Amino acid sequence: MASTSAPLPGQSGHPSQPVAVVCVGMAGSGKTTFMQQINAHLHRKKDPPYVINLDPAVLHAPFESNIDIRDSVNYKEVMKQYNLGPNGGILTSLNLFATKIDQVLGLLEKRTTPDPENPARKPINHILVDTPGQIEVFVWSASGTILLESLASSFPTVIAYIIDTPRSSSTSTFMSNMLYACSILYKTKLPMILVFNKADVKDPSFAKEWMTDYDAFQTALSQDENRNAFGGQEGGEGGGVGSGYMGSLLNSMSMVLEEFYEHLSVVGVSSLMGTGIDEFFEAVQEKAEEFRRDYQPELEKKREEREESKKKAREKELDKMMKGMSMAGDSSAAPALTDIKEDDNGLVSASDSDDDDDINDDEMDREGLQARYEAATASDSTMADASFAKYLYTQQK
Ligand SMILES: Nc1nc2c(ncn2[C@@H]2O[C@H](COP(=O)(O)OP(=O)(O)OP(=O)(O)O)[C@@H](O)[C@H]2O)c(=O)[nH]1
Repeated sequence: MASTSAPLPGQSGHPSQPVAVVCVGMAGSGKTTFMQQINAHLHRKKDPPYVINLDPAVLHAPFESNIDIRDSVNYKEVMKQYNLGPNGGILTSLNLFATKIDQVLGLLEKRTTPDPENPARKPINHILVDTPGQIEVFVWSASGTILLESLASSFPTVIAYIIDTPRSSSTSTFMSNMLYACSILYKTKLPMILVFNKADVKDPSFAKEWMTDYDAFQTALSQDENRNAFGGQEGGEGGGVGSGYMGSLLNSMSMVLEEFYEHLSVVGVSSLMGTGIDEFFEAVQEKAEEFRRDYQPELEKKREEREESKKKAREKELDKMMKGMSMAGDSSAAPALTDIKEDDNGLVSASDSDDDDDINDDEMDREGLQARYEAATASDSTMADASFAKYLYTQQK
């Protein structure tokens, strides 16, 4: 771990590259309180962050957001117009917002680079993102993926998974939380910090021990089994200690998750008291380095692969045209080829070819997604666009 005098995240060897911290956690885990605490911490360090709220249903946010989804999408109106329940309303609001991601990235890029016209304005080093408590709506939705991938393609991005420590003190609730974290890690493919919150109520050292010492978890598991913490009446021979199924499942899971634990940073904080925040930012710095070292090359590789696929698709189309022309044996093909080259876009986007391959399918999928988003926002575009334009205007002032 770095010392407390270490440079702030985003400054270590990369003075102009900020770090995006996306806070994810179950409802009531203390996400919003945590966001408020880290926001205040950075303000105290005279390094104010750029704050984005992606929770359209939050009634009261105790911190000011630079970009707030509620300014561009009216969650209640979305529920009414589309006849949706609360989760559907959040999902549709995120979908509407995701159509504006380019504008959001434009603003972020502007605020993270020095402004020649206003040299006194310091570029920001941290982007803090608050997300809805309905984790699955954000992490497992197409719009959540678009928002996260877009962010990660522009800035080192770290997930902070907030855990309610007092509610994770039994081996079964702890394991449920770890499995959830594991699924988020594999879905987002971004470096993750486990933030054990509410350390003022329950010291999270037990969790750190369970993650590093297999025997310690086994001992706790036996204790939970002995006091029938898993419930279940079917354990005849066990005399009321359950069937043993839960114990053996948790035992197996703890072995499986050993490797997963190695990829995580773990910090204990109290968002209420403000303890552990320095340690959290040290972990952010570590994970940002990890992002640059391990994730960024992978992202760039994928981007290059996509570009290469597109190039191959174009070449294939061109090759087909050339073959078609030479088979026709028409000596006037050369001037026609010049015409085709000039009309390059039309040629590349020809979609009614007989042997469309996976690459073209990919492109069409993307276009289809775009079209679906446009269709989804069409009836609401006036409201969303007008409001978004208003907040973009206030942001740029
Ligand atoms: N004791 C203690 N309470 C905390 C801490 N952090 C948050 N809380 C309390 O936990 C409750 C939930 O906190 P929030 O910050 O609203 O949680 P959230 O995850 O944003 O909840 P949603 O908005 O429903 O997603 C509140 O009553 C907070 O005061 C902490 O570190 N210690």
